[in-house]
Amino acid sequence: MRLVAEGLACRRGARQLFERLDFTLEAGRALIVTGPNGTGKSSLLRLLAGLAAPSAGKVRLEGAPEPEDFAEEVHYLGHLDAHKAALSAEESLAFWRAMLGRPAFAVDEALEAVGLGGLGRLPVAVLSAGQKRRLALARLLVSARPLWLLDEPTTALDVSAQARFGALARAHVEKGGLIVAATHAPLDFGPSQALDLDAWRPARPVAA
Ligand SMILES: Nc1ncnc2c1ncn2[C@@H]1O[C@H](COP(=O)(O)OP(=O)(O)OP(=O)(O)O)[C@@H](O)[C@H]1O
Repeated sequence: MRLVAEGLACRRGARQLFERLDFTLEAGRALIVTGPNGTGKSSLLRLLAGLAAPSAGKVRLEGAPEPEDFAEEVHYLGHLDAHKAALSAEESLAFWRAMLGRPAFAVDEALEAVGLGGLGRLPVAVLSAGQKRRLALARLLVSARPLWLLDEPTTALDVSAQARFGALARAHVEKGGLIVAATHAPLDFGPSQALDLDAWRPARPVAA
């Protein structure tokens, strides 16, 4: 499997954020996307996830069973954690495990893996910011999907949780998974390539 972006451009309002962006990401590798605030890292992830349309260019996941609709192959982790506050951590994760299909880690295993073992009965509402983020990351583990699109995945994580998640991400890549991660912090996800989105800023961001 490989993720291919060809001639991608992204417009937000009157501004062209980036254009003519090409890259290929092979299975078993991570793409680490950097760039100053507002360069379009989150926007790029949303394009790759199919949540927004590019103003030009195409994205495809070669080798996916349904190349025209690869949403089933993707985990998208945005800034919001996508867990209902009234559910317990384990109920929320069980919901996502059933909803997303292709079950992988059991709920208890996933909670343990992100360092939330013993906290599964707590309502999501009372979890700390870092614990909520850990729970969001546990969602990646309960359903097997090859492409992880991660927007600042280590936000709010303490040093040990960052190390734990780094190990989980490297395991995913070692098994032939793909990761695209936008970040301001260094990430060690194993074999990686870098994309500095600032280099793809158009010469004239606003059309005359
Ligand atoms: N719905 C929208 N309408 C107009 N402009 C938008 C919209 N969403 C985002 N933008 C603008 O697009 C630009 C890129 O935003 P984006 O969130 O993709 O940047 P980023 O590189 O992820 O930034 P950060 O490092 O701060 O997270 C910003 O200038 C933002 O204000």
